[in-house]
Amino acid sequence: MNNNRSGRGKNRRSSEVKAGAASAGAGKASGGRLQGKDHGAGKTGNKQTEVMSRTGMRPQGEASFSAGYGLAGESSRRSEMGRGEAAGSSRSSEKNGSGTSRRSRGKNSDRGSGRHQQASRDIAAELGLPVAKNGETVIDIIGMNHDGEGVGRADGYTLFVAGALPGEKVRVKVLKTKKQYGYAKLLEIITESKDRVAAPCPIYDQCGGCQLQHMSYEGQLAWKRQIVVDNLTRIGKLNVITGQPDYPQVDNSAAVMEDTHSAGDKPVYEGIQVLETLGMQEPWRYRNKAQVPMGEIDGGLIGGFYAKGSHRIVDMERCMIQHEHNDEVVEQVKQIGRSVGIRAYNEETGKGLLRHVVVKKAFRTGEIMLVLVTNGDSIPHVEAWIHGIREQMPQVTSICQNVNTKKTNVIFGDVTRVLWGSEVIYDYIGDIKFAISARSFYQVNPVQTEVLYGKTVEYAGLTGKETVIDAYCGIGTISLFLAQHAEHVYGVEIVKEAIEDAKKNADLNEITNATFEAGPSEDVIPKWKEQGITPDVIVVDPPRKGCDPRLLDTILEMRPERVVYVSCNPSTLARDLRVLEDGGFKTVEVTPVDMFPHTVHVESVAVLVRKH
Ligand SMILES: C[S@@+](CC[C@H](N)C(=O)[O-])C[C@H]1O[C@@H](n2cnc3c(N)ncnc32)[C@H](O)[C@@H]1O
Repeated sequence: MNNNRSGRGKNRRSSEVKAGAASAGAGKASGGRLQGKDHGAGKTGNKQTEVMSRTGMRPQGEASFSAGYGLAGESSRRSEMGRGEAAGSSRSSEKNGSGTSRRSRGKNSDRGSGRHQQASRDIAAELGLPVAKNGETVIDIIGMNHDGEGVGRADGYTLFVAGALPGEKVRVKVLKTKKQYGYAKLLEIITESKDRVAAPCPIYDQCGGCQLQHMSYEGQLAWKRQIVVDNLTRIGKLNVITGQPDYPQVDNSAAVMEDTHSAGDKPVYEGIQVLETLGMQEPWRYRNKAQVPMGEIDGGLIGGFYAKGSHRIVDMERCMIQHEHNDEVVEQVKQIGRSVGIRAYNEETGKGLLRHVVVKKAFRTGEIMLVLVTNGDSIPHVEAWIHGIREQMPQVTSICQNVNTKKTNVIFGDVTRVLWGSEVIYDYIGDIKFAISARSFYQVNPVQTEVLYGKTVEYAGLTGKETVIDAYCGIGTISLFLAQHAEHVYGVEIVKEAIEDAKKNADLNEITNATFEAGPSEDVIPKWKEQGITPDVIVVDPPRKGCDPRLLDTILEMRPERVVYVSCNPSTLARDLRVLEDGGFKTVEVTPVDMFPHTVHVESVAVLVRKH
């Protein structure tokens, strides 16, 4: 663990101040740590046209409240709205009484729905809202919620605006109003964020797989760190060191001050260090797995993604976050399928054969597995398919079929058979070799997985003598990493098949100091406690809902020296850290790791030590 706080230097602190400013309204976040240069696309040319097309194609979703503005928590949002704080420029914008901009009034009347407009305004007035549906207004974007939508205020009323970035002044049209918040469409960017870039992907507007391509990669990293900070302070009520000691941030200055003591002339702030997000040197083409739904246009096979908000399949040739080889294999499958007249599965009729094409690429060994998910056993012209794929893509070492005849959105069925080649492909994370089968879970960003696990091992602070428990261990990836540095590792996971894989992977690597058990962590770990297992370190990597309360109780009872918490959801991380803090642990450091560039997913790893 890096305890050298004083040595982290001014640069880091000043970037923290900048990042802090993002949520406070300046939105000029920067300073996420790139492990190399910024590969974000160049600045946009015609912003307005781009934005119009973009928002026109992206229906507004219901934003969940849990992460607020990149400022966390429903209660915090409520209280902020309760203050009726008008952080935006809407007050100074050209408004009439209804919150509709003067500039837009003529436009609205063009739409010929004067009576509806009046009705909307009447409803808004009755509810005391400063904006009405279909009204236009100018607002400042003061943050970004966890769906990647800009958050603005119109006279204290919160509006979510897809495509808008923190720090921008924008003209919007109100699409939907609720009592406490509404949704608006971005019409024009009046003042542009320095983080705005032109999304390089030509299908970004339609696809929905990425949400942040219109933001520089540096900006994304800073935003992800800020999401973690906001959750820790607002949900976890934790002291996060956000600024330089001389200039504590307004947000939690009271908390920081409480925890301050003097070291000579200089004040020393004790609290949690949230390090800069560990980003990718090359944040494109990072996914090792493609799962492509198949459809038809004019009887010809297509495959790509579901258009946003529908089950209509849009054909796609290239995905910029997918490994090129995966794109190529899918393209070959489509071409051969078309030439031999294969029909795609139709969800409505339940007819047709090919449902999904799944491709897995082992980055380190180069091996590729192709899985054809079919609605039925027999594949016409299967030999032509195998021959064509092998000829075009010699890196393919495994071709499998998975049969799924159920009317379901679940991709895989129960039966998998090998059509040609090997049953598994092999890949490495660090020095550990993994066998990956058609159904087995494997992290999709292998480069960043190594970064995440490396941080986890660093935080575990192992010397080789420790007993470690790895809760929610999946196929034992973290456990096997830890086993190289510990005396013994116990891994527990609820999915039986994953535990089978974990055992096989331990054998494959001749790792004999790891024990795996299937079952709920909250049941198995108390049982281990009864059996006298006393861990020095407990690692948890729960799903989005966080740790089961019974597991947290057991951790408090077992009193390990350290807890390392790997999290894919900052709000449940913050909630659980609060429980552990109240039970006698101290959170020391948190590092966000960017596992999914250009998406809103925020992964982080935290280390806690037991208070003596
Ligand atoms: C975020 S994944 C972590 C997997 C693994 N640590 C890795 O890095 O690949 C969470 C895992 O927890 C498992 N899980 C969910 N609920 C569980 C429970 N109550 N007890 C044990 N495992 C559980 C899931 O099946 C999943 O494999």
